[in-house]
Amino acid sequence: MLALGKLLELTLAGREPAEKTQLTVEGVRMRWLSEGALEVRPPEARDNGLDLLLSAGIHGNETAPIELLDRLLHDIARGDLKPRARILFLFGNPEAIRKGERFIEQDVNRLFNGRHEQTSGSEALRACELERLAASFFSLPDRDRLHYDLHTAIRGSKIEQFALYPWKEDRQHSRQELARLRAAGMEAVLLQNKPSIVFSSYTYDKLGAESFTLELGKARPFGQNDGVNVSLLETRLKQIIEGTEPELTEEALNGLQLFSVAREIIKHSDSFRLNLPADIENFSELEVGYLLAEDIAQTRWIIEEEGARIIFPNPKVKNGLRAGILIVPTTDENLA
Ligand SMILES: O=C(O)CCC(=O)N[C@@H](CCC(=O)O)C(=O)O
Ligand SMILES: [Zn+2]
Repeated sequence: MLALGKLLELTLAGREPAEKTQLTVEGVRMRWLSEGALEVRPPEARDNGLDLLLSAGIHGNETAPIELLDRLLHDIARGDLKPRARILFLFGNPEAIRKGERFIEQDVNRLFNGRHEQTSGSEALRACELERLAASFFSLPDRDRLHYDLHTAIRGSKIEQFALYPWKEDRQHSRQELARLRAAGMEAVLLQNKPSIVFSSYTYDKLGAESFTLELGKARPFGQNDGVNVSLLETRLKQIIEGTEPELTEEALNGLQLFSVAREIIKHSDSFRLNLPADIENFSELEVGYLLAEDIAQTRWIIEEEGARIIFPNPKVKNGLRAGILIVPTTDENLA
């Protein structure tokens, strides 16, 4: 296998490759751009006009998605997977991946869309670099742009695999992309309704890509991901990469549960208290009238929405950040 196929090994060792560019026997060019960043380019005659950004390890302890990208890269480097798409592989936070931690000082996935400029440290620099790499990758005109930012969650979930679809004013969420996600094994999609500071929101909002955060199961250390079944996603990604995706029909959306954000729970101070059991699962339902959280100055978060569910509850986030999302079921009537 070509050495550049071992991007994960290089990243874990903190090493630069001796050769920055390599060609597979199929004429696929692999180019190392920076730590944890590798571009794959098919021969011109095979290029189908899709630019695909695949990122993982934005949180260093979320290893199943990193292992998935590693397998795809190995297959490309061996010539077993023959890309027609141009691809950028990114391992988001190399230092945190090496330590097996979500982050070192700051959550990289709260530093996009300009946030990294308001702070300092290695993770702010990395967020800036990831923006630059993504912007340069998605700078070619007249091409389709798709970004999947792959994650696993801190806790178990009543809905194991789901996507978060960013929001931008005057831009509609795409039915076609939702059908593609359904085919890739996603059981639910959360349609965002305001701007955000996560990576997928940056590529959606600023770079015009169809972008998603994908949650694939519960976060575990390297080698312990048997419980995270990514087979449908892996098959779909291979088809997208090789340009062999079966056509998607309207029915492909069947069974996909849609949610919208009712409220983001923001932790304002050290007095913040979240009234949920430590082992509560994502998508747990909360009854109307339930006192979900309390914070400084008698702030109280009481459930008002019928059918409300909680995802990503986390009272340990830094002040000013999201400590959970309250979501409610929605319909597909506003999709393009
Ligand atoms: O399990 C958790 O609490 C967090 C899992 C995770 O890392 N999720 C992403 C979602 C990003 C988005 O909002 O699109 C995150 O919190 O960064
Ligand atoms: Zn994550």
